[in-house]
Amino acid sequence: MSEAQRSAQSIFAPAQGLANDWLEFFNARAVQPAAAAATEDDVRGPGQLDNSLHSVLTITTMTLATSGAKGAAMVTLLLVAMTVVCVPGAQPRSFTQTEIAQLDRFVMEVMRCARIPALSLSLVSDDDVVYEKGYGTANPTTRTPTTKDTVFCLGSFTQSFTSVLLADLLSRNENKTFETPLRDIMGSRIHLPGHYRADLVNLKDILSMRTGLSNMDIIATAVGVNRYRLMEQNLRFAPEVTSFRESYVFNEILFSLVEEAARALGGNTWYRLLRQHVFNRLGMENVAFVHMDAKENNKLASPVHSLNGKPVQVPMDAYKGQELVAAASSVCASASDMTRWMQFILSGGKKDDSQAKYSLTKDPEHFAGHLAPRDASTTRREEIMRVRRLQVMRRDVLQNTFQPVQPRPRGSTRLTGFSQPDIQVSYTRESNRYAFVSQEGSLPGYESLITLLVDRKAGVFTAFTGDGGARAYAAKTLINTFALDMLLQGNPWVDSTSVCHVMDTMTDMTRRSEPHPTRVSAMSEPIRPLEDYEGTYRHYGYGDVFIRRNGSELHLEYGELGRYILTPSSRNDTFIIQANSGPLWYTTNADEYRSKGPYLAFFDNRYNDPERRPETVTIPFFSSDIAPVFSKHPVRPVESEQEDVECDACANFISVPLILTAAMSTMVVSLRNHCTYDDLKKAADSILSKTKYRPKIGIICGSGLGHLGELVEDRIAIPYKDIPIFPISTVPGHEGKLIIGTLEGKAVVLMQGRSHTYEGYPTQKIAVPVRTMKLMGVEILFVTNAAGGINPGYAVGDLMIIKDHINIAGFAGINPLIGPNDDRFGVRFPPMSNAYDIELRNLAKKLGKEMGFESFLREGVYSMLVGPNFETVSECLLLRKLGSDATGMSTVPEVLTAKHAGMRVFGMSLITNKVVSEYDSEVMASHEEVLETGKKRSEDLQALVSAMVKNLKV
Ligand SMILES: O=P(O)(O)O[C@H]1O[C@H](CO)[C@@H](O)[C@H]1O
Ligand SMILES: Nc1nc2[nH]cnc2c(=O)[nH]1
Repeated sequence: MSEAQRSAQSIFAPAQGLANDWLEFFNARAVQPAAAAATEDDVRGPGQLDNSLHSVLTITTMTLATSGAKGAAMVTLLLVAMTVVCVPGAQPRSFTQTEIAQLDRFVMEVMRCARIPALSLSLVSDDDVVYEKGYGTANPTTRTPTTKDTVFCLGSFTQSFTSVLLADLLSRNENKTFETPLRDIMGSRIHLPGHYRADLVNLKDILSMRTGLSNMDIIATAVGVNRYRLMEQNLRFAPEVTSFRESYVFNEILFSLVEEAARALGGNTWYRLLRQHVFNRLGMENVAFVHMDAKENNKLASPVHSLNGKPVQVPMDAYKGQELVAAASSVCASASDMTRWMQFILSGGKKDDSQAKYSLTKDPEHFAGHLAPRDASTTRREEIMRVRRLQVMRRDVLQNTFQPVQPRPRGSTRLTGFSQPDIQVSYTRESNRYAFVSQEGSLPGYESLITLLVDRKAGVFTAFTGDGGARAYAAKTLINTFALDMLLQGNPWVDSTSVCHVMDTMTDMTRRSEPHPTRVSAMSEPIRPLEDYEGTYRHYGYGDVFIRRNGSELHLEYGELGRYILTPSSRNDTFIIQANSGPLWYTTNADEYRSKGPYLAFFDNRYNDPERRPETVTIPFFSSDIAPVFSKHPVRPVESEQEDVECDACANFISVPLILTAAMSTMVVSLRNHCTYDDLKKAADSILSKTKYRPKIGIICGSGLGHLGELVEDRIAIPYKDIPIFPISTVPGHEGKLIIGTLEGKAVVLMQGRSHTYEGYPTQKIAVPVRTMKLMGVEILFVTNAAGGINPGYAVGDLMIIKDHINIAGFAGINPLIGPNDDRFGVRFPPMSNAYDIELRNLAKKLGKEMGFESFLREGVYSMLVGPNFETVSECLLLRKLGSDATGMSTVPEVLTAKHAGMRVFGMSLITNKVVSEYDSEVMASHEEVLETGKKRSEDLQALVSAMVKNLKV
């Protein structure tokens, strides 16, 4: 057993129960006879089909985009003369039992040859559901049979849903269209390479994939980039394949921007909006999201693919990187859901249904937008040329698509397509053809395809588990054409006795026509010592890859994708690369991807001189149109640990304690307590007299984060000005209201906004609301704030669980506990080593993980300076040296007061901006930026705090 196989066994622990090979796996468990046998009731007549139909559908050369976690490989399939012959003069009628048996036999034979464990199918005609059925075993462990309600993850299909959502959101918005620049919708900084791109890019450009940028979706899986970092940093280094709006270039990562735009237009997260505006309205009940709730969905078909020839269950971890490309590829649905979707699309987006009323087409122009056309022509090059000439939303294309179309004249080579981004409509070359729309999707372990005969108002959806690649494509295409042909009363050209052979032919042809980057064969010796290749190689868009020598082997590491072993090849400085271990290594090492023959090349591109060390490395197997070139970088950067920083000012510091002592010499000590125990008690009682609730949980909301107060139910709001001892907030983003009510069923008191020392209040005054809460009975205090990211590994939009703080202000004598100690609150010398409750921090981490926040959830040290100015560059560098991950102007006084009074504390910072740590940087911090980031990420912060409150046992 190879090392890879051994790791496969341990990594795929849930798959231990699986049979030894696909055949056994399949025979023993997958296709069980009539797992969900159709009854006469399942089968309805095909409705108003054209009964004079006598069609020959020839799919000739066809370009399709495959996508999903494996990325956007353009695969050209040469499918010769695959002909669907339909019987002339046929009448609409229901399927007979014999026909059902014929279809079932066909599907099961395809499943056997393509090694498909679970498959669902849905066939519609006009408003009729002709056939819905599940085959095989959805979950080999529980042996759950597949049904029409079994859920399959659909990959790229998600883009259609997102487009329809946007069509709907825009149709409700007077001022915005698909052509409004994204910057005017999102109001945020979008950095993209190339002239004008960032200024002009609009929704249409992204949905129809016309930005000309290479897809970098691998970074979502591999290096856990979050949305803010993507927008701020990675995207600006996206390789340019073509100029802006010049052609179609498959790109899923940019859907992250679409998701943000949906949020800006709809005021809620893309997930919620999609459910609310699309799925609920269409009655799509089984929908789940692959990286979020799919794993809890007991209808989910277990994803399976093969590794070293063996079937293995794909762990749900494989999909965690989907967060960033969620709007492009995360939706999972059942055949019964897709029945509704097909009916919706076939009705042109207007449909009245007994169960759901929906009309997304207030303005047809808007609906047209989601169907931004592109050419589905014979070759990608031609396609590119045509797209350049096409109007993105050409009405006639749309009309042709959604109105019955006349057959194309014989010999016409016109293939008209439209895309959102890859729904295709093709008019084929022979006579008596009809237009079809198809869209496919795939993710590791899942495949799906919809084929719609638009002018016949008929459609079929197929989804299954198992390997992707050419064979899966052949399988789904054959099932869909067979089913449609039966639906159209045809006499299918292929049957269950010939289908496996046809599938073999199609697969072989694809393999032969697939471009192979470079054929290289393994060699035993590289041309230079292995040390010459070692190092950190950096691409500012893709991140870092690390190449290390390990004995006689060379290893490459790239984020979560794990470690790869490099084997020297017959070409100088070129290695064959094979995934070997690491969290997600199997996602690039599954059999279906390996057939692509990944290789990797090192260059000293200046001279190709064997004496020189290679300076760059190219990794063509990444799913992009342009293989990224990583350049050698001197140091391996540390993500969460602190780097040693270059700091001009720091160099002059004799020692940190010395400056702090110097600072203390300026301290101003106030010996006065700003409120007596009695004042505070009176305030607490007065507040309690206004509400029936007795909160044990207190929450303080930082700059721009007060919206949490809106989630408090049955609430009263008391302006701080009406609580005489409270300091009044004077800063924008701090409402200045005390809210009392329930959050997730728990009584809470919440401060919508706080006061700061820099507003002119003595720090003891900042302690007043906390002590008042204590006297109201609060035991647990949640403190949130907006903070500047000091840790270079942090990105704007990250949420940082506060692990500890550094009270820089305290070093200068600013501490709310200074003054006479009132023992009724706490002891004179309170310990502060456990300021931030470990159990609460663990709860936040657990819930954050469950909520899919891992990629932007951090834990670190907060430092407080008094402000109100933001830090100088040297101060930032100093704070970094001191071990601070984020800095702000609040929180610490509140935490000290709460801990002194025996409360448990949970603190969280939203990284609203990155501190400026380069002396010649032109970037400047601003409170506007702080508030804007707060607006964007505050929902996630609210969701996490709410979930914590829900889980607390108080
Ligand atoms: O700490 P909060 O109140 O969230 O606010 C932070 O944001 C403000 C600066 O933009 C400062 O008040 C700083 O402390
Ligand atoms: N001190 C400080 N406070 C902040 N609050 C939000 N951002 C910042 C920052 O960069 N520095």
